[in-house]
Amino acid sequence: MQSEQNSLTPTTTGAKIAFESRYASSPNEVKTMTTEGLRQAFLIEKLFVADEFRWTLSFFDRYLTGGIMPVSGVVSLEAPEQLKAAYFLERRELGMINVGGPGRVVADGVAYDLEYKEALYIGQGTKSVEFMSHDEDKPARFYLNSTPAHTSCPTRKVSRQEANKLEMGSLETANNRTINQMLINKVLPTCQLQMGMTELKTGSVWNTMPAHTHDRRMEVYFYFEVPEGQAVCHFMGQPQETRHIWMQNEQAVISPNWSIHAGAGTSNYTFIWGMAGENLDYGDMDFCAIPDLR
Ligand SMILES: O=C[C@H](O)[C@@H](O)CC(=O)C(=O)O
Ligand SMILES: [Zn+2]
Repeated sequence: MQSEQNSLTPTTTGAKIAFESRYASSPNEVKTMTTEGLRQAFLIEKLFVADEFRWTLSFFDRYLTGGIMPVSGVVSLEAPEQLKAAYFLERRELGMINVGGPGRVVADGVAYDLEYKEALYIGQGTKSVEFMSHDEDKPARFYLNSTPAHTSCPTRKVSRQEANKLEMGSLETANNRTINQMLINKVLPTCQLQMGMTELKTGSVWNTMPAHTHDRRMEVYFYFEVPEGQAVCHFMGQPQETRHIWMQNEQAVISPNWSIHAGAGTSNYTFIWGMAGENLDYGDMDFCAIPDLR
C-alpha cells in the first residue's frame, strides 16, 4: 500500500500498542542497584517496531516516551487503556522528531510533512492524530514524547531552520556540539513539554559536560546516529554517586529530576532530549563542577 496515495483520505490500520509503566526510583534505591536493575528501571531498549506504538510511562512527571514506525499504510494514535482517556490527547500534549525517512502526520485533518530531524508539536485536545511514511521501504520513525497538559497550545511544525541553535563546548574538551532547541518556549508555546536535538561534531564525544541537574524537571535522552559497532556510555545518578548505562543506537534513558544526565560515546552521535516539570526556563540547571563528580 502506498502511503502517499492514502494521505488525503487516510484509512486507519489497527496499530498495536505496547505499554510499560516504570515507577519513580529514589536516590537511595538506585545506589544499591545492579547493572540489570539499573537497565530495567531507566533504559528504554526498543522504540521502533513496524506499525506498533511502543510506550514507556515514567512515574517521574508521568512522562511518556514512545516510537511509531508506520510501514503498511496509516496508523492512528489511540489512547492506551492505562491512560483511561477518551482519546490520547484528552489531557496530554505531544511532541515528536522524525528520525527516519520522510513521513506525514495528520492532526485533526491538517497534514504536516516531516523530513529527517524535523519536529512537530501537537496541542492538548487534538482528537485525531495519524502517522504515515511516504515510502514504506524507507519508513518514517517518529520519536514521541508526551506529558500531561491542562491547557491547549497550537499545533505547529518546527523545521531545522526554525530551531534556536546554541554552539557549545570545544574540540579540545571533546564536547563540541550544536544544541537545537526545537519545541521550547523561545520557539513556540507549550504547556510543560520541551524537546530538542543535540548534534556532536566529529571528534567530540561528550554531551552535557559539565553535567547538571534540574530538580524542577525530569528528562529523557534518546541516542541515535550512533555508528554501527559503537556505543554511548550514559552517566546518571546524584553528582557524588554516579552510575553508568551502556546505550546502543536508538535507545532512550529516563533521567530522574535528581540525577545528572551526560554521556560519552566511542564516536560522535546525536541525541534528542525531552523534559517535563514545573519550569520552562531551559537555563535553570544546577551545574556540577567536573572535579566534584564521584
Ligand atoms: O537540560 C538540558 C538538557 O540536558 C540538554 O539540552 C543538554 C544538552 O543537550 C547538552 O548539553 O549537550
Ligand atoms: Zn538537563
